[in-house]
Amino acid sequence: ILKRFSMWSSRVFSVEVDGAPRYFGIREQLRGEPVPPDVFSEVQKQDRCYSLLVCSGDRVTGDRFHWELRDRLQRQLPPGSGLRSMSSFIPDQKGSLLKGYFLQSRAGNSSLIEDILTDLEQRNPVLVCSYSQSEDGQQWTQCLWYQSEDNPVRFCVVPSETPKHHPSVLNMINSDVFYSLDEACDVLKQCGDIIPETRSVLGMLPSSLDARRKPDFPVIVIEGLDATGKTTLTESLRDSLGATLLRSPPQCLSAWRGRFDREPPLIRRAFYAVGNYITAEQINQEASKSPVIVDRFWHSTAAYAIATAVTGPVSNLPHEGAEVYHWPGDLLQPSLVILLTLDPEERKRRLRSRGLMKTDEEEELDHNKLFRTRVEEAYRRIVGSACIALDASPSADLVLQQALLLIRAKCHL
Ligand SMILES: Nc1ncnc2c1ncn2[C@@H]1O[C@H](COP(=O)(O)OP(=O)(O)O)[C@@H](O)[C@H]1O
Ligand SMILES: Nc1ccn([C@H]2C[C@H](O)[C@@H](COP(=O)(O)OP(=O)(O)O)O2)c(=O)n1
Repeated sequence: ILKRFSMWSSRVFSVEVDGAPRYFGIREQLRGEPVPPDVFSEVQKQDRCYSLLVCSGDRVTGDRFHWELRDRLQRQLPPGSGLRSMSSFIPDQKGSLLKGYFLQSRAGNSSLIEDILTDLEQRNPVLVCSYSQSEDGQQWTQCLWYQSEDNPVRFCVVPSETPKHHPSVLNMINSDVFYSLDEACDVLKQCGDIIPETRSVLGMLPSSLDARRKPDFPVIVIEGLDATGKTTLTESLRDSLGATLLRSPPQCLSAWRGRFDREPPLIRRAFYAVGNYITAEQINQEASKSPVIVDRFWHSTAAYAIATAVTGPVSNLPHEGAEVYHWPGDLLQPSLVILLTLDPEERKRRLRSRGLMKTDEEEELDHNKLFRTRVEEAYRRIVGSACIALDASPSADLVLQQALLLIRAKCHL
């Protein structure tokens, strides 16, 4: 575990405070005046703080353990304890990201929390550190938990400048967003023993998949946040154009979708990625006979994954043109992608009129403006297929007319 945590003093630690990352570093000795990083600014005098980082060698078991650990800690920690997401990484070093939690215990709860952490550390691939405050409250130090209290190696906690890239960006490719069917299948295959449904999902993949074959008829994807009017528009376009209507994830996966929505991002996004490849095969079959309309496709999978992995303001997203926005080389590219945009209040009104939130992420869209703006911006940054924004606020019929004009202009239908 310590090997994975090597180069201590080159690591940055990130703790989520109010939906955005706050950073600090550690140094073997203090240079200059102590300045406690703002992560500790709200910590009371008698409080104790701990960090708990998952250091598993296997990413599927590590991600699942990290995912389940939050509920476990929330159940076990005494009331009033603080629990925040945390990560540690070496700036710009891919593969250096470790995910975990930052705990803050009220005075008097420390022994209970320390029993929980000792038990966790003895039986799981986790690295636990504890933080102590100097008498004057100005200086914090960090030490490894497993060391005996009598000779702990203490590191001075120091403020860290904001790294160029959000820590999640280091780990995104083929973990949050998948760029080949093989990569997505590899993750699901590793889950076969723990999630039996993965065998059924993989069984839905055709034996031979030529997702890149150029379709005979135009393929138009309709994208947008929940309740922007995708279902209404796609069904009207199907009728107006005599087209086939498909969706992603495809109908054949609907029985298992709820099961994978409960999994950590690594497994969940692999599920949606495989869904896109199955939809791509269905598109190939149908587009030899008629135009095809698709309700959500790779834009949704990538945009929601990127916007979920990154926290804080839009500026934390990977920069425009970054590799993470590129279309997978083995996935069919549509003729046209129409992104429905809608004022947030109108979208909420339509959502209320229709009801039924589908996934936690859709719920998140409504009470987390930061998340919503990250999703919308990630949609716009995806390159590969011409993606044209269409204002979805007019009446359903007017939106349909506008969409038909776009399709006729771009797809010569
Ligand atoms: N252009 C529109 N103007 C007003 N209401 C609309 C419009 N398009 C759809 N709606 C209504 O808004 C709600 C959400 O539409 P829906 O097509 O289900 O969105 P999505 O598929 O994007 O979640 C539904 O009640 C639908 O009848
Ligand atoms: N191709 C897709 C489709 C949906 N998703 C995810 C992203 C969001 O969490 C949800 C949105 O799907 P949902 O069916 O709830 O949204 P709509 O009701 O169709 O607007 O699913 C995805 O990752 N990839």
